[in-house]
Amino acid sequence: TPDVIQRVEELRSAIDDHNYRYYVLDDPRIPDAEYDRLFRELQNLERDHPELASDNSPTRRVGSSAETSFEEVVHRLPMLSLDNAFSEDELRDFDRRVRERLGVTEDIEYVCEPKLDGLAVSLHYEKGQLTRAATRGDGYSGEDITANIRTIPSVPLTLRGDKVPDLVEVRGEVYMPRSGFEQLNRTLAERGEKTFVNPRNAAAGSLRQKKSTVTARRPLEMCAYSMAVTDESLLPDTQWDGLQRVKGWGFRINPEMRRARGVEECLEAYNELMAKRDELPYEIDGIVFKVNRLDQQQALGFVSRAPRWAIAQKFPAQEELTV
Ligand SMILES: Cc1ccc2cc(C(N)=O)cc(O)c2n1
Repeated sequence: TPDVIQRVEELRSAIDDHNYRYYVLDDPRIPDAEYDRLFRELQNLERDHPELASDNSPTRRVGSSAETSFEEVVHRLPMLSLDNAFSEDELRDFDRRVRERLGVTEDIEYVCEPKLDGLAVSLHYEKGQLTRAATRGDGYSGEDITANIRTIPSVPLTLRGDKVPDLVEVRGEVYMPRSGFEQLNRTLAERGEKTFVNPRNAAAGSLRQKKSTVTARRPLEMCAYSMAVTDESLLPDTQWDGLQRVKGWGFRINPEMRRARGVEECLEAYNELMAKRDELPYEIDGIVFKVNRLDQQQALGFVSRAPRWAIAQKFPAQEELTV
């Protein structure tokens, strides 16, 4: 009946909105008890009206005990890895090569962001609905982990806002914050189960669970780091603008993200981030610098396996804590 359909749609959008405020903005507007009541009302309506079921309903975040098979997914654009710089001089060489290739002498503007120690994923949205999620794999093809990705609260099931392209791919890093990692290992140890060596392995293992109900109980988060659209006219002019648009669609963008003009400001960003590394609630293993203007990225292109327009500068490896 139309009023049930309307109520279900109202509940889905209200719950998505509260989910976004709680997990992405960290600014909930209603008490948990009120959220739970809305959630239960929607679950009851969907149970009583199975014809209204939708993969993108927020009730799907609890996952299902049905075992998922990880189909192979070929990436439309390869998910390439990043070249590494291990010293200031290597970063200066990168910047010099960029300016030489572009034939410019003035400072290049870069976007700087922490290199999260998680795993890269690619999400496809069609008409604003999440339709497919895949791991990076070997860069050319990965595994379909859509069912597991749906359970991550900071991953939007439906893009927010009204100017949403018909088809858009958002890429980002799925990671497990330190506190969630330590709590998970305590729980696993109490059950006599094998613990994870580090948050990256814990995130990878949690995304590869065959039952998404297990993934749903793992403290996973995601930060988006790039977007791609088939309709070039929708592409923004810079990496930074692209990320602001992705933020508007309901994704978390890493709060340490900033712009830097020239390699000197990049080195300042590197030192500032390294100084606060141990205070961050998640593990990072370096900083990523990307040429900000997309026309300059296009002009620079890729070498066989990594973009010429981006580089990651790694921090010195921290002595592995034996767990
Ligand atoms: C192009 C590219 C590839 C891998 C990346 C990985 C991260 C990361 N680990 O946070 C961030 C980025 O902006 C990346 N960007």
